[in-house]
Parts: sequence; structure tokens; C-alpha cells
Amino acid sequence: MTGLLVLTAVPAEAEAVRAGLTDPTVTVRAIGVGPAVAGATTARLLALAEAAGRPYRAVVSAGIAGGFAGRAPVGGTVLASRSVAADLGAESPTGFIPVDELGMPPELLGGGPTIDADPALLGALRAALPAAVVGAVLTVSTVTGTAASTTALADRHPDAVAEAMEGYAVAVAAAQAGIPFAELRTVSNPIGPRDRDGWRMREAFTALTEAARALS
Ligand SMILES: O=C(O)c1cccc(C(=O)CC[C@H]2O[C@@H](n3cnc4c(=O)[nH]cnc43)[C@H](O)[C@@H]2O)c1
Repeated sequence: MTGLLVLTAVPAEAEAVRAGLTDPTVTVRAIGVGPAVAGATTARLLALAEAAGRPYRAVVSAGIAGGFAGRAPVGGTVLASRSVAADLGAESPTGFIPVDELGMPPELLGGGPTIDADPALLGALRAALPAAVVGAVLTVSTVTGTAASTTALADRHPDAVAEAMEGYAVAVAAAQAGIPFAELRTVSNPIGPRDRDGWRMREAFTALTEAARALS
């Protein structure tokens, strides 16, 4: 068994994580933006390690994220209690219907639209990062960018603290491989009306480097 596998979306996030690591057995890879490429690449990396007889002991989806105002501040660190496929479902005239309420067989839903973090791994990360906010982290294919969609998402997920674009997909691949999973994020921007120039990337990357010291 090899060490921990930490998966970010983009190379800049991977570099920020590497800069904080003290454990040489931790592997960091940038696997792309969004659930499709993230899920496929995670599954491939886990299968290759398994085939080589060196399976990873755990997988962490890490990177920057949008934070819900009043729940996770810009520059803050977030640990997912669960990773949620927040836009997997159906629209209707009366609102969004989550995929597990569409009447499909549960075995076709990859464990459902929510995957809990591994309790032992989350516990260890919480102990190492006591200032981190713990709550649901939403996985979306489209960055939320209007006040109306922010309110709808926050109301639908009262325990959600942040959104990003890969966690749930990495979690599905980890679950199918039988490997413990957690999601660690630092907040680069508030979720809300799009203001790309206001994103605090440097602050979030610095926080990510600090948080990565907890990964071992
Ligand atoms: O320019 C953009 O619109 C843009 C949108 C999302 C991400 C980026 C990145 O350069 C970072 C990649 C990574 O960041 C996560 N992220 C960060 N903030 C958010 C957010 O408010 N909503 C969803 N995802 C977010 C995400 O995991 C990306 O893969 C640039």
C-alpha cells in the first residue's frame, strides 16, 4: 500500500499543495476541471496503482472553492462532511428535483447524490485543522454566478459551506475502488453574482499551502 493521493483540478492548486507537504509519500496530481474529467482521471489513477500492486491508502480532493457568505469566509479552509452532486437531477416548474427523488434504481446512482467523507480521515483532518469550517461541499458543473441561483442553492443545502467542481466525482471513483475519501478546500471567492476580478486566488493558494501541512 502506498501513501495518500491528493487530487486538484489545476496545476496551480497542485503546486500550492506540494509547497505545504512534509510527507514524501503523498502523491499530488492535477486531474482537470469539472466532474467528468475528474472522475475519469481519478478512476484511471486508482486502477493503475491497484494493478501495480501499490494501491493508495486514501484519496483527498483538494483545491480552491467558492464559499457561501456567512458560512465560509474568503481565505478560510473548509473540510467536507459530505460531497454533494448539487446539480444532478431535474428542473421542474416547482423547483429542482434531486436525482434520488426521480424514481431511479439506487444502484444506478453511484451511491446517491451525496457521499460522506470517510469518518476516520475526516476526523484526522479536523484534528490537524481545528479552524476549518466543516459542512457539505457542493460539486457543480457550472460555477454559480447569480444572486437567484446562490439563494436557491443555499436554501436547498442549509448545511453547505462551499462549492467546487470535482469533489463528488472523485468521491464516486474512490468509493468504487473501496478507498477512503475526503475533500479539503480553501475559499477564493464568495458564491454569488459573478465578479471574477474579485477572486482572491493568492489568498486561497496560501491557505491551501498551509492546510496541506495536515496531509500525511
Ligand atoms: O474563471 C473562472 O470562471 C473559473 C471558474 C472556476 C474555477 C477557476 C479556476 O481557475 C480554479 C479551478 C477550480 O476552482 C474551483 N472553484 C473555485 N471557485 C469556485 C466557485 O465559486 N464555484 C465552483 N468552483 C470553484 C473549482 O473546483 C475549479 O475546478 C476559474
